[in-house]
Amino acid sequence: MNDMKKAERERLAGLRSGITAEQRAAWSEAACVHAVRLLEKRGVDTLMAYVAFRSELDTLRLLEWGFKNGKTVIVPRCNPEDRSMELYAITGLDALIPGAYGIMEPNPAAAERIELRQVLPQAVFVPGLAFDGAGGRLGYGGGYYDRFRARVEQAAGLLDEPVPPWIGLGFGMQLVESVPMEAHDARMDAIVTERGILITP
Ligand SMILES: Nc1nc2c(c(=O)[nH]1)N(C=O)[C@@H](CNc1ccc(C(=O)N[C@@H](CCC(=O)O)C(=O)O)cc1)CN2
Ligand SMILES: Nc1ncnc2c1ncn2[C@@H]1O[C@H](COP(=O)(O)OP(=O)(O)OP(=O)(O)O)[C@@H](O)[C@H]1O
Repeated sequence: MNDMKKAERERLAGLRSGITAEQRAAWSEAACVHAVRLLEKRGVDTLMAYVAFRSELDTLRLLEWGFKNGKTVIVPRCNPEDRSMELYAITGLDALIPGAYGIMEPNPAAAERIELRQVLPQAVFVPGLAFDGAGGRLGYGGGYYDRFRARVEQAAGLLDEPVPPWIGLGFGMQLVESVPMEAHDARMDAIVTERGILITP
């Protein structure tokens, strides 16, 4: 299984890094428009999103929509020691600094720490190398979002709130026939690409 995942990671990372900067910008903007439409339809006012690194789909337009419309925009900060993520609310991109793996992450000195048992995001945008039609996802292999999912489920139970939708965000070319999945892998409830919104079964 690990070899299968590793080979798929390399293949998809290669494919994604082949997208030109112009194409990436256009597809990212189109996908963010679909993502905003989904949030507006659901009346979301607290969202969590990643900040793109390497050749990931750029969430800039989504974050900006949140800032402009008074949404609580939550961005994770990862801790490689235990592969956990801490959450921070930010009100602008100036609160970001390079963190682990070179990912732009909230500067703890410039952002507000969010505890899940106080504020649960109403939608979680998840990065990935590949997704499939059944909500399968292939990440970089840290297990960050799978571990985080367990914490969200626990907090949702405590707060008596629904578990927020897990929304994969990626390019259409990252949609594959089938992603190798294991029992601990959290499934996406929806996948958003430049082509539109795919609600998974
Ligand atoms: N923008 C963004 N933020 C994110 C994620 C993400 O995928 N995208 N993550 C999603 O979980 C977490 C970070 N996960 C990461 C896991 C591994 C590597 C990494 O560099 N891995 C090496 C291979 C390591 C090895 O196998 O030895 C590599 O890819 O070269 C980077 C980030 C949290 N934040
Ligand atoms: N809930 C969890 N608790 C503890 N360990 C976990 C959990 N979920 C996954 N792991 C471990 O994390 C490692 C990586 O998992 P996996 O290959 O599914 O990562 P990924 O989903 O591709 O990564 P990421 O979410 O960081 O992009 C595996 O060794 C797995 O056992």
